[in-house]
Amino acid sequence: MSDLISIRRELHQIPELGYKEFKTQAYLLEKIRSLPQEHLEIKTWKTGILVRVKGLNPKQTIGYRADIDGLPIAEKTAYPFASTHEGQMHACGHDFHMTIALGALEKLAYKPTDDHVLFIFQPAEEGPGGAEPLLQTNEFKAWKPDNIFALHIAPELPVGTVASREGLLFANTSELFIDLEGKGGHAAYPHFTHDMVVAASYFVTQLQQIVSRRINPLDSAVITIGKIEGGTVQNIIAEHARLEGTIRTMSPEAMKQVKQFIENAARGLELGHECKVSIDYGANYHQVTNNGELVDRFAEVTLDQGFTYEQAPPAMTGEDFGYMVKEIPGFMFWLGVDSEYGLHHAKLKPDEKAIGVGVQLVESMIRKWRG
Ligand SMILES: CC(=O)N[C@@H](CCC[C@H](N)C(=O)O)C(=O)O
Repeated sequence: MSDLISIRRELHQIPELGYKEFKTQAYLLEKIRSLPQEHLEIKTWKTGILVRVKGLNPKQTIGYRADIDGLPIAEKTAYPFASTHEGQMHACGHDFHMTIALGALEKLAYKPTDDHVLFIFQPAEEGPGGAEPLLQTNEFKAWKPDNIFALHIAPELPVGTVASREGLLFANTSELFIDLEGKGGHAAYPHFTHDMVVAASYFVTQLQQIVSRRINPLDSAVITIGKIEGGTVQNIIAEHARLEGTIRTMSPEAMKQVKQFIENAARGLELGHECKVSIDYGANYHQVTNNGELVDRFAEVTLDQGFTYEQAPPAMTGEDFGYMVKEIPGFMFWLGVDSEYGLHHAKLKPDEKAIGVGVQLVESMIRKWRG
């Protein structure tokens, strides 16, 4: 295996959406099976993979998780190894996450540590979520780790710098799908219709007022509408419109409040615009809460390895890894990859030098787990 840059590029070419990571799973299995098998046990779950490296004198199991899905984004990097899957891209760094996990797994396969180490290649992080259902499976429960960790690439940090923090690192998230049903008609006769393009436009701005006027300013929240759909042609008043977005909060309580305010506003919209509003919250992710002791140990390991450790601020990004650290003490850290364009951007270009840094830190952290 070992040529991690080629592996990253090959993975980059085949991004697949949640639970459709068939080529990715086959690719990863081929690489995993090319390693010395003496200490490895392999299971699959849906499009994910669990690999346990049996410890030499095990007292515990350490878990390391990498997510494997891509995003529905048309790539604009101009890489010679750009995505071959039209409209899909590894724009959140999961190609890096998988490659780093393979690199660390290779090191452990050749030289196991005392404890068991469970590598988790998890599907569907971007949606609808793979961590929560995986935790419920017998496959996972049989190898359940005592502690767990993971990384996420950070475009705004330089290569060689990592960041983390005790407590909340990533926010609570909920997807948001809103359908508006009114009454369509001729563009020249608005008074005979209930126009859902107007209602949807009004509602998008009203949602922003929930954050600025209803939520305590000391309790941060975000409501983003990323997609609006409605109408048929330019001279027909739209009978239907759909908004798609996401909610982010720093606590589960604030999430409940935001949802209640959205529902109240929806009832107002129904009255004011004579329409029917249906709300679906899709996938919800629990916040990522880092264990302080493990973060402190990771900071020491980072400095020992000659890299830079920074205190991270909490972020409004979401991660279904939050469900894992809710059950299993663990942490996540940001790995600097120095890209001009950020996460979920069609021109995201993480610096491949960060792959070596990631492998070195993940391996060192595992080997230093017992102190
Ligand atoms: C790290 C990252 O970017 N994660 C995603 C998680 C998506 C959760 C869900 N599909 C949603 O949109 O709410 C993020 O967008 O933060």
